[in-house]
Amino acid sequence: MLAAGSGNAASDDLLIEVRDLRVEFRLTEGLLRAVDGVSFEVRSHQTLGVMGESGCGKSVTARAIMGILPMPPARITGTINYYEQGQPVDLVSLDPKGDQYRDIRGNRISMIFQEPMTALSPVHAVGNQVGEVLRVHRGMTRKEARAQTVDLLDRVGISDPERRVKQYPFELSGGMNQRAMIAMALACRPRLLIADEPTTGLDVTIQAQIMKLIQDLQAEFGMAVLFITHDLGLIAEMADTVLTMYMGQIVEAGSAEQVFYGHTHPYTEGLLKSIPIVAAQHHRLAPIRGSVPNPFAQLSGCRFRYRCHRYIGEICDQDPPHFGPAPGHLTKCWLHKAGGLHETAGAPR
Ligand SMILES: Nc1ncnc2c1ncn2[C@@H]1O[C@H](COP(=O)(O)OP(=O)(O)OP(=O)(O)O)[C@@H](O)[C@H]1O
Repeated sequence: MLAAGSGNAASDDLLIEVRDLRVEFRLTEGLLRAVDGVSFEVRSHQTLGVMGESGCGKSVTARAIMGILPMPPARITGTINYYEQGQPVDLVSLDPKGDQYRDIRGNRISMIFQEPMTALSPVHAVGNQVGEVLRVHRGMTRKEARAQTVDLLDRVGISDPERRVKQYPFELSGGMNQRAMIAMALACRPRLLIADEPTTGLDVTIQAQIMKLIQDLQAEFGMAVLFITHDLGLIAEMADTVLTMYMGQIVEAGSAEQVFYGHTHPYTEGLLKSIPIVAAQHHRLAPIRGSVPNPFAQLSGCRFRYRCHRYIGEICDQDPPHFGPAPGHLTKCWLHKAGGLHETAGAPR
C-alpha cells in the first residue's frame, strides 16, 4: 500500500484516502487507462504536489476526486474516501450529480483550473459569482458577501475591485478571470483545494501573491492543497509531500525532501535533471530521452523501461515492479530489489 505523507500524523487529520484508483476511457481508438491503480492520502494542512509529464494522469486523478469526469466515456473504480469528522464517505460510490456530492464539491473540496472559463459563467458578473458562493456556503447577507468579494478580489491581486465586481468575464483579461476563479474557489474556505496548474500564464508577482494567499488560508483554516503543476520549482517550494506519476501510475512518493533530494526512481531523476531551476545547482540539463509510449498500448513490466538509463534487463521487461524500500518514501523500481542504483547499458529497444 502506498501512503504518501507523514505516517505519524494523527488519523483525524486524514481528509482524502485514495486506494487503487483506476480511471479508464472507452474510446473508439481503444481502452485508455488514464489512471491505473493509484493510492495516496491527503491530510489537513498538507500540500501534496503531483508531478509528471503531460498525459500521465494528474488532471484525471484530480477530476475523479471532484466527480467531474464525463461518464461515459470514463469509468472509475477503486476508493476515494473523503473524511468528515473521522467518518469516510466513498466518493466513487456517490452519484456525481447528487446532492451529497454537490455539497462536498461546492463546500468542502474546490478546484482551480488552468482554464478559468471552466469554472466561471460567461453570463454573470464576476462579483455575483463569487458572492453567490459566500451567500450559499457561508450564509452571508448580500451586503456582507459584496464586501467580502471585494476583499477577496483584492487579495488575489485584482486592482480596482469595487469596479471589477460588476464586470462580466468578457470584460476582464484572461489573467484577471483566472484570479477571479481562484477567489471563487477560495471563497467557501474549502477543506481541500485542488489546484491544477493554478498560476500558469500569470506573471511571477501575481503568482507569488496567489501562493501566499493559499498558504495564509492553509495556516488559518487548515486547508489541504493538492497541487498539480509542471513548475517543479513551485512544487519544491510549496509541497510537503510529492508524488511522481508516469503513464497513469505513481512511481515515487515521499516527503518533498526525499523526492527532490533523495529520489530513487530513474524517472524522478530524469524529470529533475531536465528542469533548469533544480538542475542548475549541480547538474547539466539532460532531457529524458524518447517519448511516452502510446497510451493505448497494453504494457507489461516497468512502463518507463523504454526510456530508462538505469534499465537492468529481464526483470524490468517481465515483471511489474513492486514498491520499496521503506514506508514513507516509496519507489516503484526494480533497482531496489536488485541492490541499489547503478549505471547500466541502456533501455531495451
Ligand atoms: N475526457 C477525456 N476523454 C478521453 N481521454 C481523456 C479525457 N481526459 C483525459 N484523457 C486522457 O487521459 C490521459 C491523462 O490525461 P490528464 O489530463 O490526466 O494528463 P495530465 O497529466 O494532467 O497532463 P497535462 O500535464 O498535460 O495536463 C491522457 O492520455 C488524456 O488524453
